[in-house]
Amino acid sequence: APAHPLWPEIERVTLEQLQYARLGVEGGVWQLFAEDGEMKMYKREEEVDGLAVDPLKAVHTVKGVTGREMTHYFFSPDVRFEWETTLEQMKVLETIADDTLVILQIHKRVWPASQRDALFWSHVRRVPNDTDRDAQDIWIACNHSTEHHEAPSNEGKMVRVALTVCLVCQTSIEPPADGGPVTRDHLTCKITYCSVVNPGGWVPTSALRAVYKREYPKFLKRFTQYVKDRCDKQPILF
Ligand SMILES: O=S(=O)(CCO)c1ccc(-c2ccc(C3CCCC3)c([C@H]3C[C@H]3c3ccccn3)c2)cc1
Repeated sequence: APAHPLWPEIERVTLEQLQYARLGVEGGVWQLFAEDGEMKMYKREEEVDGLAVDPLKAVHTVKGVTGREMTHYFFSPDVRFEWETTLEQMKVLETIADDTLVILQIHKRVWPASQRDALFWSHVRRVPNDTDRDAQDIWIACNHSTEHHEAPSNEGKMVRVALTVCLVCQTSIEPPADGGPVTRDHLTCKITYCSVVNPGGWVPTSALRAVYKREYPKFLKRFTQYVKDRCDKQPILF
């Protein structure tokens, strides 16, 4: 593993997020707040220092793509502006490895909040499925706020959000009955998207919750559709 000062944290947080995502939405603590076909979005209403920091967990089933493809397009900075509509600027501050970056993002102003930026490491990895041998490997992409000497400290300008986000994907293959080749029609990708965003500065709770309710379903629907469109008619990446 690369000898980078962030590596121990990247390893710990990524595996913690994997376990957190795999807990699903049991326990009755999760409140279903949006549904669209296979996509179900849950939240918990929590406040930190009077700020709404509502953990979010979404589950979705997407046909025709693999978890490797889904997490690849989520991780790739090159395509982020194709699906992230709330992004204004993005800069890769450091390439720690081909699967690990430090990214600074400036998001568009979302009324009534003032403009925000986010500084985080981003990591993607394949995790062998330790419970079910003949299942496909699990893929996880994880974004977690970090410090970086190259990021402006924003005195008095931009408010910096703190976030931890993960996208965990499990691919299933239903092989064709006639023993023919596996095509995209035989692929199903089960997705769990988790996010905890601390807005970093005061936003009226009701307004922030309205933004969450509007933006998250739009975001996950647009992102997953983008991946389906990109992968259509392309060779399958397992
Ligand atoms: O999954 S990612 O890593 C994808 C890479 O971009 C991610 C996702 C979401 C955010 C983000 C950042 C700021 C805000 C708020 C906080 C106060 C005002 C802006 C929100 C809240 C508003 C919710 C939201 C959800 C989805 C999309 C945009 N807006 C979300 C950042 C990164």
